[in-house]
Amino acid sequence: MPVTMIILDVPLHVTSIWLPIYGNDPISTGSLGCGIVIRPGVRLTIMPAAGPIKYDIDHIDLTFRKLGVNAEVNYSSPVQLGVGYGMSAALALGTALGAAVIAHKPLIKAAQVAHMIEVRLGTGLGDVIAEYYGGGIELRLRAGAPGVGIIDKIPYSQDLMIVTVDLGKYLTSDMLQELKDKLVTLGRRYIDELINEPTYEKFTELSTAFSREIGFLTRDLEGRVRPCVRHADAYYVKKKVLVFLTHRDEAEALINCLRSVGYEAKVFEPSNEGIRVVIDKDTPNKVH
Ligand SMILES: Nc1ncnc2c1ncn2[C@@H]1O[C@H](COP(=O)(O)OP(=O)(O)O)[C@@H](O)[C@H]1O
Ligand SMILES: CC(C)(COP(=O)(O)O)[C@@H](O)C(=O)O
Repeated sequence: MPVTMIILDVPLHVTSIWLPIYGNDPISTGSLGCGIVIRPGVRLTIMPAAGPIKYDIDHIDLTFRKLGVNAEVNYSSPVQLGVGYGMSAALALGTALGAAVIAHKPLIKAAQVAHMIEVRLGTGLGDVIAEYYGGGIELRLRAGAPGVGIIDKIPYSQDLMIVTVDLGKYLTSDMLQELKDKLVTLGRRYIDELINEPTYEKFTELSTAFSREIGFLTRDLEGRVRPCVRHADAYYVKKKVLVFLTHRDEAEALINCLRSVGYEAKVFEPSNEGIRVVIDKDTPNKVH
């Protein structure tokens, strides 16, 4: 099939509990933990190009260089880099899989390249594997890239919706450094408890408690959102993303309530399927 354009829908991923695991190499380095894989995420369109193009985004430039592919990339995303939605991983993963299609290479090998770039740049540990496989609420049981790490799923109700608020930016590399010691003690304890009882109820209870203990969910923040929490099952903070788990019939009331306390919200649904890759072979110039 002649490849003219590849369309990739990469979900985003917001961890709630995590424990960094540094292996002997980047492919087996990653994190244990859990989080929510959500959509809409990053949509990329990728077309083969005659020569190299520089994007000035490391996650894209390094991926093309590593895979030896020249291509034109366009992308759109509901979120910005650096907030905590695993956006850097989504860019690397989408770019890598697009390049693999062009080069006729296995997608899982390209996903491993994306994971290793995230690890080397210090911008993510568990995001690539979560975004590749999806699962909605996912549980990372063995650290590493797709094909090396192991990921499981925690069942959730059909009408689950995720409402988020952006609280600012905080680079992952800084966060991992600053929280290093806390993550080692807290991460292990919380993950063991969840593995012992991998249910939605336990996931929500532990996610909130972890984000309080780690210091992301502050008293001030909890005070501000208190009037709105009756519209949600639970809430937690990861880096600079405030996450509410709610249901279809409560989402609008929650969003309105958040607006009344000064927060503009975003709405997502769980991504059970992970990344979607399709080839558009007939209309290279079509606008998507
Ligand atoms: N406008 C931008 N804002 C924040 N980060 C940016 C921007 N442009 C490029 N970057 C780079 O993107 C990466 C963000 O990574 P990370 O903090 O892991 O973000 P995310 O939470 O989106 O995964 C960093 O390497 C940062 O240098
Ligand atoms: C928490 C983090 C290490 C970084 O996530 P982000 O801020 O989105 O880059 C993630 O990759 C994970 O392992 O769970």
